[in-house]
Amino acid sequence: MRFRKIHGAGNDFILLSDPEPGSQKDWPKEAERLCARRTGVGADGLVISSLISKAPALLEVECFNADGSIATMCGNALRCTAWAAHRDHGFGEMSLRMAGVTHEALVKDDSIWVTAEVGVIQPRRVHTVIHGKPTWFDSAHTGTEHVVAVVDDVEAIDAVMVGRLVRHHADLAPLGTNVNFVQALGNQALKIRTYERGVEEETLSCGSGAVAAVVIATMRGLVAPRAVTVHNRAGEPLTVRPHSNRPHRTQWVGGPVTNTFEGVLA
Ligand SMILES: N[C@H](CCC[C@H](N)C(=O)O)C(=O)O
Repeated sequence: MRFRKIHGAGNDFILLSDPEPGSQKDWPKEAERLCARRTGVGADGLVISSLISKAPALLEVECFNADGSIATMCGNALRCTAWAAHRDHGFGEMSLRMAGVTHEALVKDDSIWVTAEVGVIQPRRVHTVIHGKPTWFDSAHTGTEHVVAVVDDVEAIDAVMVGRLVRHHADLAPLGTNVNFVQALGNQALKIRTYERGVEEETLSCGSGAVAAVVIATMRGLVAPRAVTVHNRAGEPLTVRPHSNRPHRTQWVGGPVTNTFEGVLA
């Protein structure tokens, strides 16, 4: 089976486009096997896209985290899928359906944009002590579970240690959460680090996490409700901006996608 190894601002995936109907697999198990960094291809997740229709352009997208769990929303996986659909079918605009939610996608110059739906926001959802300092995390549902703490210096945080602690916090069980640490940076910019549930590691960037960070930073008055640059570990910033038709409900997240290599699975 052919695959692409592709990343959206450092968040990397194995992308299978239209796997043959006969090749139906146990995808959670395949995700675990293929995403393993030493014994597999290595990735944060496995993405399977199926073309539903060409006019209008619509694809169904499934995303499995590296541990085999389902991601109900993955902004970077959607951006990578849109890049591939542009390459394969020439689509400049399309709809991508993931976990029952339809996202808009747009290919514009070197940036690939997708929409994220913003759900429940809960200020001060969970509390913990980071390096001796009491810290609150707000939560924002952006298609999947995210919590966000605003900190003075993201570099000073042990993101894996604290991320794991909060991800397993009893107040957030049984679902758990993705964990974001955010720092305000000058005008309309944030710096972020994300610990991802399902990868159970810090990843280099996270689309839905960037959206959650901007929603919380806006609520807290750190940025204004317009385009915000979110600097990540990859050094390939994502931009988050409100959708013009429904600015309170929907955000666009955009940035680069890189197709690293293509191959055939053994
Ligand atoms: N990296 C993804 C989010 C994956 C979410 C996943 N870790 C989960 O909640 O299960 C993104 O770009 O939006």
